[in-house]
Amino acid sequence: MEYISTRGTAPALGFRDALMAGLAKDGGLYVPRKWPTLSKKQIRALRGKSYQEVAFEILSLFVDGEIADDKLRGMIDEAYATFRHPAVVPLVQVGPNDFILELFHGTTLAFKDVAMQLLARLMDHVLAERGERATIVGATSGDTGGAAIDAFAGRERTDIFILFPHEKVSPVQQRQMTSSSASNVHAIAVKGNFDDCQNLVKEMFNDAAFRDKVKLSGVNSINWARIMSQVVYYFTAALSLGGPDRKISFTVPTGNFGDIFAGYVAKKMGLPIDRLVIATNDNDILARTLKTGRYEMKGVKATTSPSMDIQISSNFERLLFEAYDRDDAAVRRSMDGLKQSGSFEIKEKALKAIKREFRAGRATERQVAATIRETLSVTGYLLDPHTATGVFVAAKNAKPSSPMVTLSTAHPAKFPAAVKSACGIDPALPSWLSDLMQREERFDILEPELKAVETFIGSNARAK
Ligand SMILES: Cc1ncc(COP(=O)(O)O)c(C=O)c1O
Ligand SMILES: N[C@@H](CCOP(=O)(O)O)C(=O)O
Repeated sequence: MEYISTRGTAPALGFRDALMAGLAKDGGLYVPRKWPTLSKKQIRALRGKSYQEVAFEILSLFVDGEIADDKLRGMIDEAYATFRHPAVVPLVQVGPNDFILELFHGTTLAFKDVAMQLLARLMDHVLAERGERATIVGATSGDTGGAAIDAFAGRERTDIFILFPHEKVSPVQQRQMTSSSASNVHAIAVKGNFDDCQNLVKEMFNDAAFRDKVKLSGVNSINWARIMSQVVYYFTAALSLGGPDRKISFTVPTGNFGDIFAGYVAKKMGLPIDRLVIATNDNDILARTLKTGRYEMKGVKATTSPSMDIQISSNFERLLFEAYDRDDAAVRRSMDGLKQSGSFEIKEKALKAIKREFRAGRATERQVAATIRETLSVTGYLLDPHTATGVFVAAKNAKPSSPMVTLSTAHPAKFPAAVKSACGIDPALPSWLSDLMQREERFDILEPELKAVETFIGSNARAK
C-alpha cells in the first residue's frame, strides 16, 4: 500500500514512513493510493469479533505487512486495554432508532484516545526498529493535546510539544495537558486561537531545515494513522446494528474533519452507510461550505464546545482531493486561495460529489444547551456540549428507515460549567481523575510566532 500526498509533489511513501512523516513535504496530507475494500461477506465475517479483533482486520489493510501481525496485534491489545469499558466504544440506545456511540472511555475522556493510544505505540515501535528519536508536535483545541500527552508521556524515544490556545480550553482540558510530570512533555499556551496553533504546526513542517533538524513528527489528524484508527468504530457500530445487511447513518460533531472523514473512508471500504452528517457549532464554516460551495473563513467564535472552535478544517483537504477525482492541482489551487484570501470556491462537479456523500447542520449555543436539557429529561442521558451538537443535528437529518448513530466525542465531565449551566447537573470526573484539578500545573506561554515556537522546541528537543 502506497500513500500519496493530496498536493501531488511529495514522494509516495509506505505505511511506516507516512506514519512518521505526519504532514507530506509539499504541505499535503497523505491518503492511500487506492482504498482497500471489503466485500459484504468479509464484513459479515467480522460479526461477533471483539473491538480489538475488528481493529486488527481493518488496520492490517492499511499497515500492509510493514509491521509484523503479532506485533500489530500486541499494540492494538495494549492500546485498548487502557479503556475503562470492556466494549472499548459501547453503543447506547437513546430512542427507537437513535444511538450514541460512546468514544470517551479512554484515559482522557475524549474520542482522541482511540487513535492516540495506538499511534504512540506504532511510532515507538518504528523508532525502536530504526534506532531513532523524534520530536512530536501537535496543535489542540483541547482534546488532542491531553490524549497525546497521556499516550506519549515517559516514552524514551520522543519529546512531545503541544500547542494549545491560551485561556480558550476548558479547565479540565488544560489540567490534563499541564499536569504531566514526564520530562519529555511540553505544554505550550499560545496567545491566539486553535487555528493559530495549527498554522504554527504546519509552518514548522514546511520549514525543511527545522523539520529535519529536530526530526519532526505530528500527531494531529493530518497524520494518516489517526484517521485509519478511527475507521474501526464505524465498522463495529454498524456491525452491532445489523450492518452490512442494513444501512446505518452517522452524525459526527465536526471540527478538523478527521472523525467524519474516517466515516467516509469506512464507506469507501465497502461499509453500507446511509447518511454521513456533519454537525457544527456556531463555527459553521463546513455547513456554510456545503450550502454555498464557498469555503470562507469568518473568524472564530468561542462556544461551549471549544474543541470544535475551528475555521481551518485540515482534513477537508482530503475530501477535496476525493471530490476533484484526485486532481492534486485543484487541491493546490484551493489551498493557495485559502492561504492568500481566507477562502476558495468549490467547482460545481466537486461540490455535487461532496453533497452526494455528506449532509451538514449547525447547532447554536441555545440549541446545544436545550438539547442537553431535553435529552436528560426525556432519556436520562447526560450529553457533553460537543455530543449535544451532534444529537441536535442528527434529529434534523435522521431517516425513519435507518438507525442514526451520533458519535459521542467527549465525556460531560470535561465541560462541567457548560453542562451545569444547561441542565443544573455538575458531572463528576471518574475516580481515577478525581484529583486532577489539584495537580500542579507546568506550562509555558508563547506568542503565536513561528520563530518563538521553533526556538523553544529547538532548545528542548533531544532528537537532534
Ligand atoms: C470533543 C470533540 N468533539 C469533536 C471534535 C471534532 O473532531 P474532528 O476534528 O475530527 O472533526 C473534537 C476535536 O477535534 C473534539 O475534541
Ligand atoms: N478538536 C481537536 C483539534 C485538533 O484536531 P485533530 O483531530 O486534528 O488532532 C482537539 O481537541 O485538539
